[in-house]
Amino acid sequence: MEFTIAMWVALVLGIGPLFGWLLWSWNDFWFGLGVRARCSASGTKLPPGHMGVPFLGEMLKLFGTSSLFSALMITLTPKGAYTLDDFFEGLVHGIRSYPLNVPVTAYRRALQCQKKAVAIFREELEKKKKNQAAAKDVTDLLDGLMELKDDEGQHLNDKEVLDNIVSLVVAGYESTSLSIMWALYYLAKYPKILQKLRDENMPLSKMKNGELITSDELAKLKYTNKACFPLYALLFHVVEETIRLANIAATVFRTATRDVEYKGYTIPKGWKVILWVRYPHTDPENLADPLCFNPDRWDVPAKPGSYQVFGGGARICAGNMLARLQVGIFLHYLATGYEWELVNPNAEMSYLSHPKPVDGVEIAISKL
Ligand code: HEM
Repeated sequence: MEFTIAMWVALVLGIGPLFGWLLWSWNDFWFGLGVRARCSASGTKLPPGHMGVPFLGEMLKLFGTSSLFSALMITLTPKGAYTLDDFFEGLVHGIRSYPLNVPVTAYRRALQCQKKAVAIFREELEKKKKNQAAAKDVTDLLDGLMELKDDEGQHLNDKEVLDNIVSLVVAGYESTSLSIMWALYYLAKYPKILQKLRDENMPLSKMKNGELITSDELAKLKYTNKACFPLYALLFHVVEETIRLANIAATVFRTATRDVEYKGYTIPKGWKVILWVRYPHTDPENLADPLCFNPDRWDVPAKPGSYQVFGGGARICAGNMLARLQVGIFLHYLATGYEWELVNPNAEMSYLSHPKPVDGVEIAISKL
């Protein structure tokens, strides 16, 4: 068949936008380029392996960040050129991508990154197994998982240990660090709340006099703060309000295990259901002025079922208390030791793979 000019035009018009859409929506191509270009301009440290060829190294990272080239680049770059951080970045980037396993997609890249991350942990696992006879102490998460036994007294096999460690690091790292990033953002935007938080945390800081606060101290405050430590109530209100409004995990997935009737609709058995938790978290029926950052709203508990920031039921987030503590501890030190302001207070938002301002909340920070 001969291609006429009209056919070429139709092909370009038809495939061009499709290709553009692939790049734009799945791969965040231009965003990736922009971020990398900024990193490069601000002199980001190069990963090991690129020391001798900084420009080439940065170029490889630049292209490696976009999904279009990353499939090739991640495969071709020498061992050591990418760090575990890079693999997690790639994995998280594809976490909400369309599951299309072909070379140009973020999903494909995420799978590759997962494989490489597992390989790094596997090396560690092998090392630990060799030294197991000598060192019996459980010192880190990998040791803990290796020691763990199921109900029948069986240890996890290597694959289970590796799957668990990758899942825990993915679930526990990005979510908490994003929560902290959003807390910085909101507190910079609401200086009166920051001041209140600072005033309330200073007495603990002074009492500790440089000694580290412990998670136990904060955990105790969480359960008893109203009665015994009214000072610190706001700290956890700020944590709760940050994760509500930021909606880092905007959705929770379930499968209907039986036919379910809901508001006149039938959800058939076996269907996948996505609970869009951002909806109840910002519904004026549930909360007054829901888009306002107002930690005081937590003086009154949320309406039953309206607050699902960590999911719910048997699969509720396994790290929910840890995350709250981590953000709380971080905020305690931050508010009592530092002041900061947003470099780009009106930065635009990006929503995939997680909601965040496009500058990643750049701040100017100084000691109090
Ligand atoms: C602010 C931080 C965090 C948020 C907003 C968050 C949110 C969530 C949500 C919404 C789910 C799905 C729950 C469901 O399906 O009902 C989940 C699951 C999970 N999270 Fe988190 N999470 C956070 C921090 C953490 C941390 C720090 C860890 C561990 C170190 C962690 C480990 C997990 C695990 C293992 C699951 C899967 C639980 C299961 O399927 O049984 N998360 N998280």
